[in-house]
Amino acid sequence: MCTSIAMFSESGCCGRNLDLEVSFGEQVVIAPRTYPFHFHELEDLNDHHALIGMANVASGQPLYAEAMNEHGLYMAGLNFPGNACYDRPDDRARYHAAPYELIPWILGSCRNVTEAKALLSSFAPLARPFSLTADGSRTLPLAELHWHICDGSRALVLETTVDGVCLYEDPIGVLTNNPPFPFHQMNLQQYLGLSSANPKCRFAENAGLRPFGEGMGALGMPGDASPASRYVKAAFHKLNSPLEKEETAQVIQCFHILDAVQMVKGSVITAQGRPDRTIYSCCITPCSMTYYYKTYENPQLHAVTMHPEDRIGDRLQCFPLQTTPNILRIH
Ligand SMILES: C[C@H](CCC(=O)NCCS(=O)(=O)O)[C@H]1CC[C@H]2[C@@H]3[C@H](O)C[C@@H]4C[C@H](O)CC[C@]4(C)[C@H]3C[C@H](O)[C@]12C
Repeated sequence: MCTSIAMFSESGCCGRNLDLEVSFGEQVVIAPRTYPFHFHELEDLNDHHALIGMANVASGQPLYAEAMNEHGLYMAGLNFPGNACYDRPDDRARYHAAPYELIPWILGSCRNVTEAKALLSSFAPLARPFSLTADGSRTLPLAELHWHICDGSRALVLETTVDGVCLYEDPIGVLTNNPPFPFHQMNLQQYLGLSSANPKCRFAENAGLRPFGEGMGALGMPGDASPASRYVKAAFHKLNSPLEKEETAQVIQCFHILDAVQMVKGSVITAQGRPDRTIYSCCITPCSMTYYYKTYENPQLHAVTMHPEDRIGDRLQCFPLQTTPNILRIH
């Protein structure tokens, strides 16, 4: 499972948990402006916005799970099994892109959510897997995903289902997994009563009922790892979160929200009998263009900055994850 959040503000940041049983060969990858992105049906992007994110590099090409571009536009793919549908051709659509092409295409071309929405309004998905060989004899599986697209002030959710391409405004700034996004928006309305404040008894004023501990205003908030529950918990924490002015404080706050919905090894066993876990959490900041991450094995924060000079050129820069535990021993 995965959870993605967007903290809306000029100095805000975006982040996600990537929950999976195995690593997918991920590393932090910078694609500079003239790194060529080739697509099945879209025009090549030979000069585009630079991006930084987590990717598997296959046959020399970065396949991003999430990334941010140099203008602070962020996009993340999250599992959407059974609902993602890519084989609904649409003759009216101007742009056709495979799922793995969406992040480089949108982040390479757009500066903000408004521009992304304009492109995606004439988009239809292509059910084409990534090919590991020139003749297409070996391919990666088509990942069944939906996407969170965010900038400092606004977020969208993109889903391609049997109903076609659905582009939703996301005023909450949170995305998890199944079911489709309208369910999560409706489900959240069942939790109107949750509050970060010390609660008052609303049904029997004279009965002398009082809270006996902190946090009782949010009693009833779901705490399990299912997508709908993570959505509610992440939304509650995010919407109650103060916006910090200073980047480090903001990043640490973002990681705390992600921690609240992280998956602890052993607590979720997949249908295949394997333990699911948050293999990494990340937070990307538009101000300093820094990709912060921690992994399940090494919860120390690491940072990779895309400096102005890193945006120029045509070569990928790859930064393997630091997964060895690093404990600061003080005695
Ligand atoms: C498995 C990841 C999503 C994690 C998630 O949402 N889990 C939720 C589980 S559940 O629904 O709640 O059960 C997704 C997110 C991005 C995906 C990757 C990116 O799409 C990039 C490529 C795309 C290729 O087609 C497949 C490999 C791949 C490298 C993908 C592997 C995998 O499907 C990733 C890593």
